[in-house]
Amino acid sequence: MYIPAHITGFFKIVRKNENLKTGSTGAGFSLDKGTHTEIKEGKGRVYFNGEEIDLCPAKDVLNHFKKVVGEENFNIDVHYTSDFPLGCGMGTSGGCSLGLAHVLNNTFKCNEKPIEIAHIAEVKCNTGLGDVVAQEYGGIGITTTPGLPAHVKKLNLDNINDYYVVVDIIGNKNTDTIINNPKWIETINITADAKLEKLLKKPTLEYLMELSYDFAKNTGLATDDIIEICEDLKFTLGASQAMLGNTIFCICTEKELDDVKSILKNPITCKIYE
Ligand SMILES: Nc1ncnc2c1ncn2[C@@H]1O[C@H](COP(=O)(O)OP(=O)(O)O)[C@@H](O)[C@H]1O
Ligand SMILES: CC(C)(COP(=O)(O)O)[C@@H](O)C(=O)O
Repeated sequence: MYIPAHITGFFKIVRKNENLKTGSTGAGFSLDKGTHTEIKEGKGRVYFNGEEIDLCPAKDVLNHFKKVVGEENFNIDVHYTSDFPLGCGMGTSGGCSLGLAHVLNNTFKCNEKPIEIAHIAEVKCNTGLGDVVAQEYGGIGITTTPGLPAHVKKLNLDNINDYYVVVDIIGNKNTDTIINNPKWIETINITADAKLEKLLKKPTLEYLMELSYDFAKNTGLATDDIIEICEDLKFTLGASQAMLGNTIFCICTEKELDDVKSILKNPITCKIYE
């Protein structure tokens, strides 16, 4: 089961009593690189690109289905193959939760709602707020309501295939340290305020990138190094920091691709996944 990676450009944190209603509003897009989920007979272990890991949202999804299916029928290990690492703002943890929820729901012929189980797992583990919803919808999405039921307005561009997304992962940034910190929450929400309405009035990819870069700079989430590289990428449609990671992303045309790659250290070239 393939789930696309997802880059958030800007977002607002909305916490409610119910995990299902907790989430984020904001904008971003899914990529043609991401995470594949497979299950095999085993003992509840989780492997990520061959290495056994302790991944909270995957364990939460496993526990949910164990209760539904019955422990005696539930002897499986999870194997993820991912193009991007965890903790770099590529929505990898969301892809892991959503992929696993779909695979288990299909394999055990359950009547559960994978998107809800995966979203709740991400919220409980503090690994994401809006990725699962955006990944289920794909494309370029503006999420107008936090959590579920989902309200996503998709940007359907005729020329979407003309664009490349180039990603450069510089390092880790754990989501939980930011989305639980009252100071960060305040700064993020003040900076995100009004951006959603502005984008809904002028829903273009270029404007999404402009608002995202403004968000990255004005929240203080982007480091000086990242800002400097984004400035060097000003000749493209736009560049910013992937939320919430120490990662740069840039949208460019084929003609600009070589120049973009020459500026970045480890460029990974993707397309937007519809
Ligand atoms: N080797 C690893 N590297 C990074 N994160 C890991 C690793 N193993 C487990 N994790 C867990 O993966 C989760 C990553 O979540 P998050 O920062 O939201 O990442 P993402 O941006 O991929 O969604 C954290 O809960 C972290 O503890
Ligand atoms: C930005 C973030 C809160 C975290 O994203 P990640 O670090 O990729 O888990 C995301 O879930 C969102 O709500 O848009």
